[in-house]
Amino acid sequence: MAEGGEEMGLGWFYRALREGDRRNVRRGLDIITAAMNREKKVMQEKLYHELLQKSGGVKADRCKVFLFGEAKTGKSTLKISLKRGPVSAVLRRLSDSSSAEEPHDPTPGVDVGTFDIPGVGEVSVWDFAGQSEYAVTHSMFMDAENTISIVLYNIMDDIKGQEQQVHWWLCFIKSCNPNRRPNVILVASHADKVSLNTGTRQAVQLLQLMTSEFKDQLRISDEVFLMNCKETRTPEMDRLKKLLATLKNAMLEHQRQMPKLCAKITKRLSTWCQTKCSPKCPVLRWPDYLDAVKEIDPHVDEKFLLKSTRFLDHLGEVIFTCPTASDPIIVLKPNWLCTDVIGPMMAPVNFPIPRLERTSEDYVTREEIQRVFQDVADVDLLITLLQEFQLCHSYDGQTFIFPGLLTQTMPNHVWQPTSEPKVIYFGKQVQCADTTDMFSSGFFPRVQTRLMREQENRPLLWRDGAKCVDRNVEGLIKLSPDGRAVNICVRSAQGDKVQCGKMLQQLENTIADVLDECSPGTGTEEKVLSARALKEHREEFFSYGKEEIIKAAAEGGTIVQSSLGFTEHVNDLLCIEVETPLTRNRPELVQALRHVEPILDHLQARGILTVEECDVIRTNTTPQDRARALLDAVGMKGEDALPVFQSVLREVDPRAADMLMATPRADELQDRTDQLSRHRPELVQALRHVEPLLDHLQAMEVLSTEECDVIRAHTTPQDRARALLDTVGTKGEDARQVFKVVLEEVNPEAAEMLQ
Ligand SMILES: Nc1nc2c(ncn2[C@@H]2O[C@H](COP(=O)(O)OP(=O)(O)OP(=O)(O)O)[C@@H](O)[C@H]2O)c(=O)[nH]1
Repeated sequence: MAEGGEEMGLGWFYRALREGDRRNVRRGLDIITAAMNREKKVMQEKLYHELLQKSGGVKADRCKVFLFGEAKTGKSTLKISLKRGPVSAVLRRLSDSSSAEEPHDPTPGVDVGTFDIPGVGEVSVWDFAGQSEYAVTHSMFMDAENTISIVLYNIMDDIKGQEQQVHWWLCFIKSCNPNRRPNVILVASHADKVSLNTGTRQAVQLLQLMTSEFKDQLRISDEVFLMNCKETRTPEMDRLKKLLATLKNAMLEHQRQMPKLCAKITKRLSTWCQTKCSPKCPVLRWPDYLDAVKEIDPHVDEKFLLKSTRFLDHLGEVIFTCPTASDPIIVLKPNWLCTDVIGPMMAPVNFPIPRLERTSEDYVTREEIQRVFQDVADVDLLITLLQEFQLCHSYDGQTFIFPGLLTQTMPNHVWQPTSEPKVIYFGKQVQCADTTDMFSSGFFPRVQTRLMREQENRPLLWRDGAKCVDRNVEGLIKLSPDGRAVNICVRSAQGDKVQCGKMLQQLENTIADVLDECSPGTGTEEKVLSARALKEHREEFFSYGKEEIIKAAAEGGTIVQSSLGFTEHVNDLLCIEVETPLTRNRPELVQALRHVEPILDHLQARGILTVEECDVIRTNTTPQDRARALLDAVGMKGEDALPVFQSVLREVDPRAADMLMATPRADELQDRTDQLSRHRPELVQALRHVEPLLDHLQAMEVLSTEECDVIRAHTTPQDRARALLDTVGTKGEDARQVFKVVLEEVNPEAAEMLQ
């Protein structure tokens, strides 16, 4: 890396960083990046050749079909009809059993099975129970890679009900599938119970409505299906099969080849269930699984096996999960977990199978788990597994809290006003951003499990809320009645703002992490709760948008609560002071921006400001007022407008551009260095691939090889990101500066969060 004697070591690079010597910083980065890239290319080539030699690939001829819909819409019936071969279809028709009413046999949990559908080929069908109780665990299996989802509704239900049901399932699918447009087919059942014209008209309308609403998120087929799900030999069923076959082929065409190893593992799964596992629990931990695979290939590469197993999970052959705190787990028979375990665990009252009974405190005892599962599972192993899947938690190993089973709502008396004169309140709200957004049903129970694991003091939990206490601060997480917002409030009777800030940040982190794990496709908007409304213990939560706060902070710091009609100060709403490039040097910028005219022209041309907005700015009489109005207008346009504003200033008023981008004063630095923790949730989301960062940081001696290995040892991308932030956070200012520069290099989007 060094080019000459004086450049040995990295002293010159750190000096350049400290002194803001951009030229040398860039030069240093270029040298380091080139070296890393060379090394990486060689490594990748080597790995690829090794894998090719070892395994080779085959085309997979299998996809998953998910069946969704309310209870009794006909999912299991459709599945049976799809599977039925031509001979049994004819026999069934001849026996006339197709017209008889068949008793409804509800599906417990998710029924998983691989079938050959005539005309479609092999598919792994996942029949998701329609009862809301089961929705809590559905999100664990709803990753729709390599999947076609069929959403059923009963054409006999009232039209509003049909719309609501289908909308809910589509939101649910979206919430579990970020950055992907899953294939969806809408099917109306019970065609035999309505006139063809009426039914078709309704089905067409519903399809149009959903297609327009979810056009950017889901790939909903434009074919209308209205069918009697009990019948196999109908034109509708033929059309549905044809569409399934087309979608399946299109998907397989784009699919990577399946490593040959996967095919070999698949063949061994049922034998392993008998020989490698406890007879009642078809589950293997990573080391045992690795040993089993080594019988197929003694030299198997662990990283490659990890990828291959993930592939098998996507095909629905196994369930593969990487818990944060332990070895990965492989469930060799998905149906065992989805039906035999989850079926009784989440069964609603009056479901015709044994179910877990709870004590009056909503606990489940070990004896009760023993009673229900003794025939289907090794109870100790099962309990470990349920805890690994974060479905329950126990403080004493005897009583278990399953947040997804909680029935009691939060009583009012647990969060009451206090007469302490110094009490302060702060709060945030995470709200669903769009009508197509919802928190997946597994989200809130998972938040509660995490609180039980992470909080030092035992939290109190209810179906719709949780309360935590830490030192002199109390925290409350409350789900809104419509389930579309989570409110987080903290308060300190002693007025301890710092501790309030810590707890608020911690709770926000938990919520962001769980969202990423269980509801990654949900678009959310973050708001700040009115502190005064919190203090007054109003029934509802009142909030302010981010832009509102920034604007108020820039304009003297007061903000009006429009619904309640009172005014409060921005600094009373936030545990930390808000600061943006627009507010940091506002007085200087107002002086510098004497001629706003050319700036307005550019901003208008680049679509940041409208003609009307420019006119409003122009109506101000003094140059300072015009400058203020301009800064406010840009501030209101959100984060994306800022870089455009910066580049416009760079062109027409470089001095003002410098001011806008000026580094903060020394006394502000302390606050700014805390950015790693302040922006932690966003950074954890953004730093999906820490590998290139680690390479650079190691090369620059910010992190040691051991530190990088410890970070790499974490199993999920989020945990690796968290470990990286924690490690960098413990280093000095130099290290943080290098981190920022490296981030700008390899992940500019994440770097912007630190601006
Ligand atoms: N007439 C008529 N009956 C149907 C049709 N589809 C389903 N059924 C009947 O409706 C009832 C419920 O069907 P299932 O297939 O068990 O419903 P499901 O959606 O799987 O229900 P869950 O497993 O509880 O979520 C059964 O009695 C079926 O025979 C249809 O298209 N026409």
